Amino acid sequence: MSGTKGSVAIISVSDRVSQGLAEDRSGPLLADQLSGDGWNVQELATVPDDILAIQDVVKRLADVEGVNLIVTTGGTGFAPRDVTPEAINPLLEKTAPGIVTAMITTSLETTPMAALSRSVCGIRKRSVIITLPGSPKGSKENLEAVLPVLAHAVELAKGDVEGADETHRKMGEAKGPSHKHRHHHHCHHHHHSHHRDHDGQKHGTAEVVQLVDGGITVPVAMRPRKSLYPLVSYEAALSTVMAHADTLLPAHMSIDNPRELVGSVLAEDVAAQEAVPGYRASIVDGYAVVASDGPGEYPVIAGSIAGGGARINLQKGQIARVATGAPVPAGANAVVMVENTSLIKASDDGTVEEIVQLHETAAEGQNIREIGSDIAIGEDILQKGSLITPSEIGVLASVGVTQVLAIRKPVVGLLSTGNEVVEAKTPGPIPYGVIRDSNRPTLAAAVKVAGFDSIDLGIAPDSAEELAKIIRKGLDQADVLVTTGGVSMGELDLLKPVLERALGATIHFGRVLLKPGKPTTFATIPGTDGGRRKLIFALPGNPVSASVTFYLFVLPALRKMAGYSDPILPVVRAELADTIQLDPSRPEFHRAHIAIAPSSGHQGTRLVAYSTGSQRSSRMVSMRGANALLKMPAGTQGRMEVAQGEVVDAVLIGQLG
Ligand SMILES: Nc1nc2c(c(=O)[nH]1)N[C@H]1C(S)=C(S)[C@@H](COP(=O)(O)OP(=O)(O)OC[C@H]3O[C@@H](n4cnc5c(N)ncnc54)[C@H](O)[C@@H]3O)O[C@H]1N2
Ligand code: MOO
Ligand SMILES: [Mg+2]
Repeated sequence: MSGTKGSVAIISVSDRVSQGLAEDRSGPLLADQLSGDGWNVQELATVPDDILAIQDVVKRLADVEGVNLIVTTGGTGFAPRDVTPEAINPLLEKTAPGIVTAMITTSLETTPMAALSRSVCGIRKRSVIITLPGSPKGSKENLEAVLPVLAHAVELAKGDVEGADETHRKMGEAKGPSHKHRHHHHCHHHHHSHHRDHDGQKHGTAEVVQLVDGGITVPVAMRPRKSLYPLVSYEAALSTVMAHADTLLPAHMSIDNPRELVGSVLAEDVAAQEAVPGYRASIVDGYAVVASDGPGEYPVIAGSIAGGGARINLQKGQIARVATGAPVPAGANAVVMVENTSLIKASDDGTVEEIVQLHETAAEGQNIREIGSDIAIGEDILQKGSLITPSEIGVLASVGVTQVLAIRKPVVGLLSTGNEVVEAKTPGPIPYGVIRDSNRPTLAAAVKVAGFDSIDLGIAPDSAEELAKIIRKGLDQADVLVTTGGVSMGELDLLKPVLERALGATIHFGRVLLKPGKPTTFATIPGTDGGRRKLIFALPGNPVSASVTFYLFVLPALRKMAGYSDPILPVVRAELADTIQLDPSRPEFHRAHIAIAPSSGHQGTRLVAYSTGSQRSSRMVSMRGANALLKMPAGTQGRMEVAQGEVVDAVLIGQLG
């Protein structure tokens, strides 16, 4: 064994491999990797996913053969048959979580799935035992991450079997942050350079990053220093969102419930069951006549006011008084306005018109709405896919259609997160470091203006457990969940791990190349009971970022779910009133007020965009008065600004004018 770093045994844990149904791919690869690193590969074993079988071989290798390093591959996942950690754990006399942390931290850089590792490592007798995942790629990467420290670990473990404290202390002095942590936590009799024990304050190494409730915690110093999520473009992010926003199912809605019906999209064609008008109606107040009678004096045989009454039959040479909207008597074919007549004779008591003079020659059909001339019976009055506004409700009501099938509007759950966030209405002065929740009121209002309903889920503290609980509750009630805060790189930015691990959501993107809104996160979770999948938008906490990303991503998704044929917000071209500096690295959605201005030279109007000033993501007044987001490109060396007078694309988020 001289000349090598020590002896190593590799155990492939797999039912299929041990039964000869699959080829062992990881074992031989690891053997190559280890012998390439100077290890003496003594044995390559295969065992089924069985606790006792795994324990038998490990006990033999550690207790009888005294192999320096025992490496298992497989059985560390979440599948029911994965039992390697359960087999190894009871065998370990000392655990070595630092090795596990090193492996997970490294793999997290390639895949968030690394968080699903249940790997355990430690020491039994003189043997160091590490458990690797089963896949060739995963096991290789994990081994690579710890290979540099394994020789040292083995040396320490075999050098002093009895003096456990001594070995532990030496490990504490070994290089690498994970070792420092173990040292700090467990060796209170050693002096150290951090002061948590003295002033009780949380700082230094004692802090941990809580990645999921009751699960993995990582010392703050070991948190990822690069985001695990690739930066995707705004366009790619938006199309991902739209691809996951499915149109909701239709429901019967009544015109008596405008809150539900207005803003919904019709899911059926609607035909008129009745004609409008349903009878020949007068358009003016005046006299029904026989047009061919011409000007002259005529007896007034009856009056017809709106509301009907007895049907009248008019003869040639007679006229009848009619009101606007009242039925025109049979036999009449025109109406003369009262202004074009004079009274010739009234009844003796002066109350009833008896003879009236017509001053004009009436044209046939004049001032009469024929039956069905506004809406014919059977006519298609509304098309499937059209948006219900107050006017559509008027059309439906006029023909007696009081119920329609329309697409249900998505309900949005709104949750603010952050230990520092308190209700906006909290009486002042608020404590040091505390801020008022401006995101929830803003977003609730934005949802309302867009025509949708929201559910208030309150404020969640930065605790994985609490977040998971409130998000679960929110998902029970809402179609779309919108949270703000906790999505960036802080140690209490827990949304992403909670969504992925505690809730089993799929994160489709966790960062967008965008200003504001870089850490915008979008996830989906399958619906329960055959329901539709739910959308989760974890928006950044900065108030402007939350608001802007609501318009850029959440609103188009809501509109698509509601069945809008054109869910993306409209883009107009506007001329800059001011020169705008470009961000050097990210495309920016610059808040602006677009005004309609007269166009010089030729007829018409032009749109002029006025910047709202400093665009910092915390500065909510940069949203005040803004009806548009100007799409500014990232700056380049040759172009760091867009000059006044240039024309840019602008996403409309409010009313023009
Ligand atoms: N090291 C890095 N730090 C930050 C990065 C980065 O890439 N690397 N990104 C920055 C960007 S960009 C943004 S945007 C923010 C996003 O932060 P989080 O989503 O994690 O949000 P929090 O940390 O919880 O809060 C940020 C900020 O917003 C305030 N806030 C939170 N909730 C509310 C609310 N409901 N109403 C009003 N204000 C709220 C909070 O107090 C913070 O001031 O991260 C940067 N950091
Ligand atoms: O992208 Mo953050 O949203 O700058 O503020
Ligand atoms: Mg943060």
